[in-house]
Amino acid sequence: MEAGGVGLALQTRAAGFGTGRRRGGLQSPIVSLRVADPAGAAVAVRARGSKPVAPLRAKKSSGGHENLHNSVDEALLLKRKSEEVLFYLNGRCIYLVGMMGSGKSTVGKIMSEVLGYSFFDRGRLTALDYVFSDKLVEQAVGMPSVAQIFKVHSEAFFRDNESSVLRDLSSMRRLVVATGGGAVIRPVNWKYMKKGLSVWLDVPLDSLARRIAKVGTASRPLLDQPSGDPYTMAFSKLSMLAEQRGDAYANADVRVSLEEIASKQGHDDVSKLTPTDIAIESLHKIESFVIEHAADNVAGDSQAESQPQFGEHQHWTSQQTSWTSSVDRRESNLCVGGQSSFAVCYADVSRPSQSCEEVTVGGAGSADRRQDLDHMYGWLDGPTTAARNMAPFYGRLIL
Ligand SMILES: Nc1ncnc2c1ncn2[C@@H]1O[C@H](COP(=O)(O)OP(=O)(O)O)[C@@H](O)[C@H]1O
Ligand SMILES: O=C(O)C1=C[C@@H](OP(=O)(O)O)[C@@H](O)[C@H](O)C1
Repeated sequence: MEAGGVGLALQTRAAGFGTGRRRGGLQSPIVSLRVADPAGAAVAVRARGSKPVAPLRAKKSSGGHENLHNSVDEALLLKRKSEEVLFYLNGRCIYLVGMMGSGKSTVGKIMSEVLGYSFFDRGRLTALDYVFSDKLVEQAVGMPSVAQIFKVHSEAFFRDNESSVLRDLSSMRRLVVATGGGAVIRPVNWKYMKKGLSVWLDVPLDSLARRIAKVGTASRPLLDQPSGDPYTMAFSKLSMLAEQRGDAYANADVRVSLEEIASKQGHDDVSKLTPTDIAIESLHKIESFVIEHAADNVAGDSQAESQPQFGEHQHWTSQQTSWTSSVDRRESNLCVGGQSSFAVCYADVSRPSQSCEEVTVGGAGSADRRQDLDHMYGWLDGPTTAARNMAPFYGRLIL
């Protein structure tokens, strides 16, 4: 049974704007990315003349996972792929699933950052780059670690709360969620995760055991053993869990096999792969999946950006200067009835993600359409001049 609402204090603030289904109509997000070139010097890779932001950690390869990517080429490939995928994703969340240590958090962070996905943690009043469902369970329960939740309560209690967290997340958009390794075992969690796209990071048990032996098992109660060789103990427990979980991971929309990537790249060992390699492959697979299932998405995708139900639909970009008059022109449409929403989104040049304010005009719960309109005009005029470090990014009006 699921725990009754854990009261996640979360709210997505960055709405998705990749709404056009035609490529020509899409405004690429303004995001910049800093990487290190092979010699280790910082290089700013920028799209559309935006200012550089904090560098992604990047070191020249020495075989360790701390190398997010091996080269500028790899970072550029990641960036380019993310821009393409953003278009197809249409604001849908990405759920990473896989065994403990498969790299869900590490790869999730990269994907979230490069896609410009983020969420606003109202409890802490901060925007975070990605969502780690274990962390949200800890917050919801009010305990500092998953290990402690298992110890003081039980695994079942943890699983109930994990389901509640996934349920709450399933109504949000533009998130990359690194789930806990066991999230796949409850069918109800799939109902939640299927609102977005799920990606299984399929990593050989031997590599998982090596990674976990390296960092220790204290934070992973299912692997924590009082004695014995850490690699052997982790390997044996992970093998057991993999067997118990059977095909649960294969429910994911997309499988990213590290063995396959390594073989494509001519490596005999998955340990040569950087998290960026894995993120790029994940984005490739997501893109193929979405293209392949495009017809289903139009019909039944509850997380895709809603298309206008009636009237017209238009995007405004920062390059266009006539947007306010366009809005005025449409005021009569607003009075005809139905719900209209306007969102203005700003690329905060001090960080890679965007922030967004959304105003709904005349929707359910709206007492005064006129007041809504005034609010909307306030947003049109206000933030461009008010917020110094925010560059106008994107506007949208659906009538
Ligand atoms: N591609 C990789 N190569 C080597 N080590 C990795 C790789 N990805 C992640 N790691 C390391 O493995 C450990 C587990 O990764 P993590 O992202 O926390 O996995 P998960 O969230 O799936 O449990 C971490 O110490 C991380 O630094
Ligand atoms: O596989 C599992 O059952 C678990 C995986 C852990 O998350 P990670 O996959 O991030 O280690 C955490 O949710 C909990 O310890 C249970």
